[in-house]
Amino acid sequence: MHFMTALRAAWQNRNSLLCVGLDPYPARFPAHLQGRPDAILEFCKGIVDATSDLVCSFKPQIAYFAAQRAEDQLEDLIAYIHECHPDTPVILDSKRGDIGSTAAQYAVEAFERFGADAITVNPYMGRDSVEPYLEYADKGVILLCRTSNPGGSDLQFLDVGGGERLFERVARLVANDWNASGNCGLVVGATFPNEIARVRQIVGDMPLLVPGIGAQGGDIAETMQAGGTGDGTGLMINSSRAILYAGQGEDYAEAARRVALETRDAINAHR
Ligand SMILES: O=c1ccn([C@@H]2O[C@H](COP(=O)(O)O)[C@@H](O)[C@H]2O)c(=O)[nH]1
Repeated sequence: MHFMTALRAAWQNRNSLLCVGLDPYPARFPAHLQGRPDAILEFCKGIVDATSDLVCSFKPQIAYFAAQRAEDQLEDLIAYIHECHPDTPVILDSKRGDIGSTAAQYAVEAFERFGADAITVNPYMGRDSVEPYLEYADKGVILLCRTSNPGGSDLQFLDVGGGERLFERVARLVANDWNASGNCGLVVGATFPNEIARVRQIVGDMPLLVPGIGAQGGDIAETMQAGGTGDGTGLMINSSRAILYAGQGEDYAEAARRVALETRDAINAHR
């Protein structure tokens, strides 16, 4: 199924714009999982099972798996989500960016090895570096536009001519040129609601992946006001640490569910 079709169905059927980020960091795992060779997979499965009915997507961040030599557990986790929670799109957050021939390998890695439904990609090497992902027309390609970190302004705010800023150019390029198959989205941080509103103006109803609520302190009401579409969708609002590490004990998954539920409801209160 096309990523956008699956995402729209999840927005509707789950009544949720929440994306739970899967950033497993073993030092923060509960004691009963510490030291197990499959700790990362088991921790993430607990979170996924406890929250899947509350989310429109899951977003595993590849660095947390690769740093622990646990890419095999990432592969198994995505396969598990597809098998046990089949209507939940998985966005692989890997922010890849390289020349076309190498990008083609990254695309195979994301979509064929890991089985992701969508990937985050860095657009700053230009169209040919993004083409290999776009060729998977049913997969989502979510390009960095206005990132949530403070240093994002160093480059993304540069005037690229006529008062247009770099993040605005990215949004315009993606909306008007790169999105021929309708499979593009953009990353815009919740920490910058004015820029979310500006990007929304430029790209119409294109889905935005919005990290930055929860641990990074972005405001849900401002995010919704700035980025929601006319039908009350259009956003995948990501929270990772605030949900994953809501509890420290054996009941960590129930604690995660409680925070996920509160977050989903806080988002829905502004739809
Ligand atoms: O601009 C960006 C792009 C990606 N991220 C990623 O989102 C999560 C945020 O985690 P929290 O714990 O909710 O802060 C993380 O995987 C980042 O790599 C981002 O934060 N900002």
